[in-house]
Amino acid sequence: MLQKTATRLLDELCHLTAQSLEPLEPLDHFQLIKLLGEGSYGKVKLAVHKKRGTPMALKFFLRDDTSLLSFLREYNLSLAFCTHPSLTSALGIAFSTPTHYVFAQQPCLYGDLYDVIVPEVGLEESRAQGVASQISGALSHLHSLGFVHRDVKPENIFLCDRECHWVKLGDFGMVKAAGTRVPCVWYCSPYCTPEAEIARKNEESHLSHLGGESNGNKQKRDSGKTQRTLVSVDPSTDSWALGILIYAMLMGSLPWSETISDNPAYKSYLQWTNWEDSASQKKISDQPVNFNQVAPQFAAFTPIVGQLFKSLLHPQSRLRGRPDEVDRYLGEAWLLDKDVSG
Ligand SMILES: Nc1ncnc2c1ncn2[C@@H]1O[C@H](COP(=O)(O)OP(=O)(O)OP(=O)(O)O)[C@@H](O)[C@H]1O
Repeated sequence: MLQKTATRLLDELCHLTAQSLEPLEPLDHFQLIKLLGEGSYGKVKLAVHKKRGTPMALKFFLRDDTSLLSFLREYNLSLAFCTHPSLTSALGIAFSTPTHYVFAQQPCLYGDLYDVIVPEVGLEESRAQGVASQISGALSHLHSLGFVHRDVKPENIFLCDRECHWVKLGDFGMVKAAGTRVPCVWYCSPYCTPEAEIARKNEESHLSHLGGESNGNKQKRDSGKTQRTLVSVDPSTDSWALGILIYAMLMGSLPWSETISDNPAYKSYLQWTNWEDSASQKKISDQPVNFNQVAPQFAAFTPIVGQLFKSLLHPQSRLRGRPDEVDRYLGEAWLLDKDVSG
């Protein structure tokens, strides 16, 4: 109920703000201090409001590459629903220029998590637990309102201090309401879920089936729109990404290069967990397997955090744990031979 209300309210806010988005010359109102970062849609600049002295991050979206609706959705989501301390919230300032749509957000001045995870080392364990706890809270907040972030990764976690005591999840460009049907997106990364691979395989076999048909049918198909497999947006996507994120923070590396059934490292993980390969729905190996043998890339972890990984990284989305499951594991040792204060 709350979830439906939130997504309806977001639509309503988009309609209302579409009518009140005014043109403004940024330099008349803001002093631009420096570039904070760049994304695929445009730039983010640190600015200070000239009259009030308030610092803010101004997000400039190139109008050529951004629809007004997607800009307004990101702005209103950040403004009205990102009230959790570990979500970047907007400041109620949005305007347009001849080339850009712009909105203001609370600024995070210390870069992103990607830059502080030391390759092959990771973060100090207590810091990793602190970040995991905050991001789990941020995701649970979004999920309680019926939204799914869909792009959790270190590059989208911004730092409010150098030590990562306070972090914020940002970049709401991929956020969708749970249950929305969207075209399947598969990308070569461990952050991509096993169900995305299944959807991709189905799409490929559908296309090859069409490729094998008679010329007449092929022409009919070519004259129509390309059919994409639609998948339902589900909060379990964020649980999976949170599991990979926790691994990356603790190890400074990734557990496998891509979540596909024939990736050896992913296969060894499935063997350790004694799960079926969800892509083929078969046991992953006909060879006898020692199921107690920890997958090599998980050997540095305590059995307790092993349980957390098995839950968040469950290959079947409906059996995957929720992000708030992290809470039960906080304060326990996650790495062998190290304690949390480490
Ligand atoms: N509120 C903020 N405070 C400080 N820096 C920010 C803020 N929002 C964004 N940035 C910086 O700007 C960069 C781009 O922002 P963002 O991730 O929102 O863009 P994007 O185009 O959606 O990214 P991508 O192309 O990776 O999906 C970020 O990586 C970050 O460095």
